[in-house]
This record gives sequence, structure tokens and C-alpha cells, in this order.
Amino acid sequence: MPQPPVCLSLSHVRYAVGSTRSAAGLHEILRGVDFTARHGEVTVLLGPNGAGKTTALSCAQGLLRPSQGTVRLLGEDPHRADAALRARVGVMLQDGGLPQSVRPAVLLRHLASLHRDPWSLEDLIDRLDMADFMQTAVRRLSGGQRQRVALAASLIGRPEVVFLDEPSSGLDPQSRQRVFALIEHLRDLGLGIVLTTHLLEEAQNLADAVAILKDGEVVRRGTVEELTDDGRRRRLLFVAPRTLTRDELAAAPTEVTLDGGPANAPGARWAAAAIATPEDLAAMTHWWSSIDLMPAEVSFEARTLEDVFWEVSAA
Ligand SMILES: Nc1ncnc2c1ncn2[C@@H]1O[C@H](COP(=O)(O)OP(=O)(O)OP(=O)(O)O)[C@@H](O)[C@H]1O
Repeated sequence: MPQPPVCLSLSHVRYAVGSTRSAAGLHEILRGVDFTARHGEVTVLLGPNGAGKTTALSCAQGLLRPSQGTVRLLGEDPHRADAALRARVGVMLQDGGLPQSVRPAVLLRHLASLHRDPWSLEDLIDRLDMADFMQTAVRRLSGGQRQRVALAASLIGRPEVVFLDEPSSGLDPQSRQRVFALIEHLRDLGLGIVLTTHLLEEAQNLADAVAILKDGEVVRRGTVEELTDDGRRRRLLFVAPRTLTRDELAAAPTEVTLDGGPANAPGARWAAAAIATPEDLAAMTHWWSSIDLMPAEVSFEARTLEDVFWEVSAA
């Protein structure tokens, strides 16, 4: 199947702050970032705090000009973008950036009036369950309500590409579900969606493509399948018929974490994330033998994005 068209590409993007003339010198925040995003796909940027995700998004949107490298957004240089390009792009910032004294109904109606063919406000209110607070000034809204207004504001102009910086932060589980359902709808409509999140399980469920940043570089890139199933490393799951002591866990040959079931009670399921070779497996059975544990069940499964994330973070 041919891949959908690219809507955003960053090639060898570097971004530095400071100056070679100042005592503090030049500080490189991005040290060669490469990734692409496509129409009809969700591209997720992951990375620990300070990895450079927001800076990379700012370069992608044209808010920051890279010191080196190239950014193409809908085929153009976003830093030189004119109003026509900006109208095709939606941006939701991490802290909302909404005017505080305005009511969401007024704000969103105003934004809609700036576009020739805006998204139906009623539809957005319905999809994001915002009816109850449309007449409340933004400053009186809860963090989660503000998030939803900011998301609606980024979409009202029917953009072709949308940037969402942590769209689900501060949302209760129900609102989060709605936001993720809306993101899936945007994907079905063919928008290019670029988002950052710290919620790895949701990234795993939503992402068509993932780029993991660390210290200003993309250290892993690919589909969730490509990142989690490298054909070798697997998760080993086992059910322990009794509780495991702290000392027993500390003696495990690789990190063993609780994966489900009752918290470290008889019947709990445990996972070892990095089983790559028969020797790794032998080390596990040796450990079970040394602590006199006969697992009730043993199975393998592909690693999760969370396993990959921890591996990258620890490297
Ligand atoms: N103008 C600036 N001057 C100096 N340092 C900066 C500047 N902008 C960002 N930084 C630093 O660059 C690093 C990357 O910041 P950035 O906000 O892009 O990270 P992030 O991955 O989005 O983090 P988070 O997950 O916390 O949102 C951080 O260490 C930050 O303090």
C-alpha cells in the first residue's frame, strides 16, 4: 500500500540558544532532529522532560528558526509562512494560551468567523462535551476544561495539519477518552496529527509513527510495531503462585516488574522486559530455581512502548 503523503518533515534540525560570545556559551537544545509526519496519521513525539519535544514542535510550526537543518510544513518553510499557510495549520499549546476573561462560546465563535469554512461549533462542543462551560470565563475553567477549549480552538479552522502539545494532560479519564476519539476522527478525515504526550499506553494505542527524543536527538523512530518488536527482545510474563520478597526481586537477572493481577499477592503476574537470548531465559529459570519458585504460567509477548521508552531513557 502506498504511504500517505508527507505533511511535515524535519531534516538534521539543530537549535541552539545563547551565544559563542557569552560566558555561558552556546547551548544546543536540538542536535540533529529528523522525522516526518504524514496525512491521515498520528505521529507521536516521546521523550523525557527536557528532551526537546516542545522545541522541535516550535521549529516545525515556524515559531522558532532552526540554527541548521530544514523544516517543510505542507511543502513550505514554516518560518517564512504567510497567512495562507497558517490558516491550514492548527496549533494547541501546552498551557493553552487562551485569553482569560473571554467565554469559550465567544472565543470559538470569533475564531470560527475568521475562517471561510469553519468546523461546526456545535459538533466540537458535542465531541468534547463542552456544553456545560461554554458561558464561563476561561479563567474560571478547570485545567481539563481549558485543555478542551484549546483543542477546539486549534481545530475550528479545519486545519490540514494539527500540532497538539500534551493534549490529554490534566484530563479525567472520561474527557481523555473523548479527546482520543476526536484525534482518531481527525485521522480518519486525513489530517496530519503531530502530538506529544507522556502517556505511553495512549501513545501505543494511538500512534501510527513514533519518534523518541533524548537530549535533543531522535534516538528511536518507527511504527509502534517496529519499535516494540525487533524480532528478538520479548517480554517474559509469569504468574507467581506466592508473593515475591524485595530481596528475591533484587536478585533477578533482569528487572522484573509487576504486570497485573493482585499487587504482589499470590497469583500476581510479573514481567521481565528484555529477554533476547536463550541465555537470558536460562538466567530466569536459574533465578526461579534459586528462590524455589515454580511459576504457575509462563508466556512471551511483544514489548510495549513503555518498555522501549525505559530502555532508551536508561541508556
Ligand atoms: N530559550 C531557552 N533558553 C535556554 N534553555 C532552553 C530554552 N528553551 C528551552 N530550553 C531548554 O531546552 C531543553 C528542552 O526543552 P523542551 O521544552 O523542548 O523539552 P520537552 O521535551 O518539551 O520537555 P517537557 O517534557 O518537560 O515538556 C530543556 O532543558 C529546556 O530547559
